[in-house]
Amino acid sequence: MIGRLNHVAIAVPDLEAAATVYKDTLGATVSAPQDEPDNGVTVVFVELDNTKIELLYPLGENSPIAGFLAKNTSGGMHHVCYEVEDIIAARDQLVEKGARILGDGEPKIGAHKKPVLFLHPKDFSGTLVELEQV
Ligand SMILES: CC[C@H](C(=O)O)C(=O)SCCNC(=O)CCNC(=O)[C@H](O)C(C)(C)COP(=O)(O)OP(=O)(O)OC[C@H]1O[C@@H](n2cnc3c(N)ncnc32)[C@H](O)[C@@H]1OP(=O)(O)O
Ligand SMILES: [Co+2]
Repeated sequence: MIGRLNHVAIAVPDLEAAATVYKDTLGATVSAPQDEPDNGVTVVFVELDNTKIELLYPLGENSPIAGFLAKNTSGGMHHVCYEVEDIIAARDQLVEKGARILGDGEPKIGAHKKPVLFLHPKDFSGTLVELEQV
C-alpha cells in the first residue's frame, strides 16, 4: 500500500526563524511561505534530494496544528506523509483493517495539489500519518 516517503512535517512557533535555520544554518533550499487556508496552515517546503521537510505554522482560527503547538511550544515533528497510488483504495483497505481515518473520511487537496488523508496517531505508534495520492 504505502510507497515513498513524501515528506516529514515539523510544526514551528516561528516560520521565518525556522526557514532561516534550514536555509542559512543547514544550507538547504527553502520555498517562500505558502498559505493553505483549506488546511489551516502556512507551509514552507525544504527540498531535499530524497524527500521534503514541511515547516508548518497555524493559519486561521481553527488550525488543526494549534493544539499541537500549544503543547509543544518549541515546535516538533508533526506528521509523516507516505505516497499511495490510489487513496480511495488505500482508505477502504485501512478501514477494513480497523484504522481510523480523521475528518469525514473524504480526501482533501493538500499543499501539492494532490488528494490527502490523515490517519489517527493512536493507530500508528503515536505518529500522525498522512497519505498523499501521487
Ligand atoms: C497543506 C497540507 C499539508 C500537506 O502535507 O499537504 C499538511 O500536511 S496540512 C497539516 C495540518 N493538518 C492536519 O494535521 C490534519 C490532521 N490533523 C488533525 O486532525 C489534528 O491535528 C488531530 C486530530 C490529529 C489532533 O488534533 P488536536 O491536537 O486538536 O486533538 P487532541 O489534542 O485531542 O489530540 C488527540 C490525541 O492525539 C495526539 N496528537 C495530536 N496531534 C498529534 C500529532 N501530530 N502526532 C501525534 N499525536 C498527536 C494528542 O496528543 C492526543 O493524544 P492524548 O494521548 O489523547 O493526549
Ligand atoms: Co503534510
